[in-house]
Amino acid sequence: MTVPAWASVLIALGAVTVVALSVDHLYNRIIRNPFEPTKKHCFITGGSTGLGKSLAIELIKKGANVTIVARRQSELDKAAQEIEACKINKEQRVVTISADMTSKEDVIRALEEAKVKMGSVPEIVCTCAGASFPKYFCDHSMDDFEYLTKLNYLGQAYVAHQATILMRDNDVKDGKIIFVSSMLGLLSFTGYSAYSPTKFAIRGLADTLRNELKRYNIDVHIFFPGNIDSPGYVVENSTKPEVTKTIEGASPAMDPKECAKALLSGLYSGHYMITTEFIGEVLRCATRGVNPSNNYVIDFFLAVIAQPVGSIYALFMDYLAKRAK
Ligand SMILES: NC(=O)C1=CN([C@@H]2O[C@H](COP(=O)(O)OP(=O)(O)OC[C@H]3O[C@@H](n4cnc5c(N)ncnc54)[C@H](OP(=O)(O)O)[C@@H]3O)[C@@H](O)[C@H]2O)C=CC1
Ligand SMILES: CCCCCCCCCCCCCCCC(=O)[C@@H](N)CO
Repeated sequence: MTVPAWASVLIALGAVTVVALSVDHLYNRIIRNPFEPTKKHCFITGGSTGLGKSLAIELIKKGANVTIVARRQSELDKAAQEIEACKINKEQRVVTISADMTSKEDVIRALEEAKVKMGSVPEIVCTCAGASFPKYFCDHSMDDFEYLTKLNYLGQAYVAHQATILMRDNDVKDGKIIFVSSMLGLLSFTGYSAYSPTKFAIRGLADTLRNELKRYNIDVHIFFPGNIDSPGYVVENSTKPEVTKTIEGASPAMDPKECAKALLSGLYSGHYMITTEFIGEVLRCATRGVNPSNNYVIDFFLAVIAQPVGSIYALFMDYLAKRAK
């Protein structure tokens, strides 16, 4: 029996896909350190509201010990109560630390205080503290650029730096550092001139450390969520130009709990770049650069799809921007 040419091509493509998927799966299995937060010390900046608080709750449900950091002690206390209520055993600990992530001294103190209060060095660090107030470029003050760079970029860089030193000096066996960027660290448009560059900067730092921190067996991850229905989102919407809202309409605001779950699911899968939704996945694949794929075959096809879709979306954004009041 002779097999028609088109069937041979299909069979060959299918075989290549199966082999590629299997190799990808096996490679991931062998190469990656598992994510296992039970009994670990998780240190979360911006842990009193929004995504940070939801992440703390999801981690405590997995049996972790959690330190949350933010400026306002009143919000930290409220969050700590909520987090405590989700403990799965009574040995678990919740620690709060009031500190400002834009201050180097506060960052150093926060990590030292976490070590002393919890009795162990942070092993899983998530740098979630951040803010956004979108405006037209000319409506921003120069101070806005400085403040957002200090909080959204330096605030995460300082914490990662100090945490790495602590993990290295205390022989932490399989540390994790999780940076929080945004879909606006993968693309940008009207309204985000002060915010988006800080989230792109985080990507530059995370890409560097993903590679460099292998020498300490520390795994680095970066999270690119779309809109999150958090207290911060309410604040940002009060200054956000209408055109910005229209362009980002493609990403409906997600519940912080669902967002935290998406992050955890990516961490359990060992993914470096983690997103929350399909558009985020397409953007990730379009801009992955020289980083590991999450799934070689799917990532390849999404990267191809991203080309025409991206060009069309750019036309749409430019059409709106030109008419913006
Ligand atoms: N909301 C969204 O649509 C999106 C958000 N993101 C990113 O996710 C992260 C969380 O956002 P979201 O859930 O909206 O956050 P929220 O605005 O709800 O919460 C921000 C948290 O950070 C703390 N914080 C703010 N400034 C500082 C500071 N200087 N030092 C220490 N802590 C600080 C706040 O507490 P306090 O004020 O008491 O210090 C609070 O705990 C941010 O990095 C944000 O950029 C990414 C994509 C979308
Ligand atoms: C490959 C081509 C695909 C094109 C689709 C583009 C869709 C755009 C959606 C943008 C969503 C922006 C979320 C902002 C989140 C954030 O960080 C802010 N809330 C903070 O202020």
